[in-house]
Amino acid sequence: METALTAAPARATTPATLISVENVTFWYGSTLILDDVSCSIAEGEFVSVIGASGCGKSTLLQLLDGALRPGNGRVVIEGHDASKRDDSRAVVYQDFALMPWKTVAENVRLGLDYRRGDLRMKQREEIAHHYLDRIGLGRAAGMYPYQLSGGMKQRVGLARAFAVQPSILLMDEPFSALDAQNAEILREEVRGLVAEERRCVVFVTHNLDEALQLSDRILLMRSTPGRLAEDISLVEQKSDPVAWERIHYAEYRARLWEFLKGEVAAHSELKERS
Ligand SMILES: Nc1ncnc2c1ncn2[C@@H]1O[C@H](COP(=O)(O)OP(=O)(O)OP(=O)(O)O)[C@@H](O)[C@H]1O
Repeated sequence: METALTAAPARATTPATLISVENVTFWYGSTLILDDVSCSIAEGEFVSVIGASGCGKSTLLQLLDGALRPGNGRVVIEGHDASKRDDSRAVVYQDFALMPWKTVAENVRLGLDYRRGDLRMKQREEIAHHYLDRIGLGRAAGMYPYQLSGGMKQRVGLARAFAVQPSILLMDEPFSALDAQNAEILREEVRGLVAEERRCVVFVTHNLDEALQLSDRILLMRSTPGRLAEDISLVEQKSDPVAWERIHYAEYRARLWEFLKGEVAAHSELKERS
């Protein structure tokens, strides 16, 4: 194919930092939502963000996307301020965000049409079809969103995001609107695609098993205001898959659950007192 289908660059010995969040504070009006959040994420990393509902996970993702700007501090993406719109990031939304009047293929091409005006239409179509085939929707290219199941719609959302071949994929609870089987199947698809193309993923989820299965790292967020409590690397534990499955998975799951339970309890106590 003539088109520029590219994986992210092969990992160097020390992976380059793609995302740098530096002392970020964010307010909605007079309400402090995120307080002094700092972290950095390297190429090829799959990082999940977990925290109680309302702690600011989606807000953080929107800051990474550049859709929101920090009150204080800065978000740097590949050396540039995150507000600079470029091809470095693509977002996968919980509610799919498809254009109902466009076909599946046109929806997948959408990001390319906006961002890759340098490519001829035929090349953009070829890239869109490559990702539709890759994600098992090749035969549905001419269908419209109303004709699709939830699982199929999210396949379109994923194909659209991968099609722009971003260095960073931002995923906001992408499987939470799907039934358990479809969610499991799509998790496997995403895991395969991310590994194949070495994309960096920042993944917001409430699902502890999803986070444990997919992630290299998990960021735990506290609430009111949102701040980072822990940055847990799973790389070493996962390097021994048998020990990971038999021993460490349950240990880490219990640790995450203790944290979340504590957060929810603290949060409801605060609400009762106010
Ligand atoms: N546009 C907005 N204007 C004012 N407040 C907002 C706005 N969007 C979100 N918030 C508030 O900011 C806080 C963080 O919201 P955010 O959606 O980032 O949390 P979250 O952790 O992603 O929540 P959930 O897990 O329920 O999706 C919440 O208290 C929310 O009510």
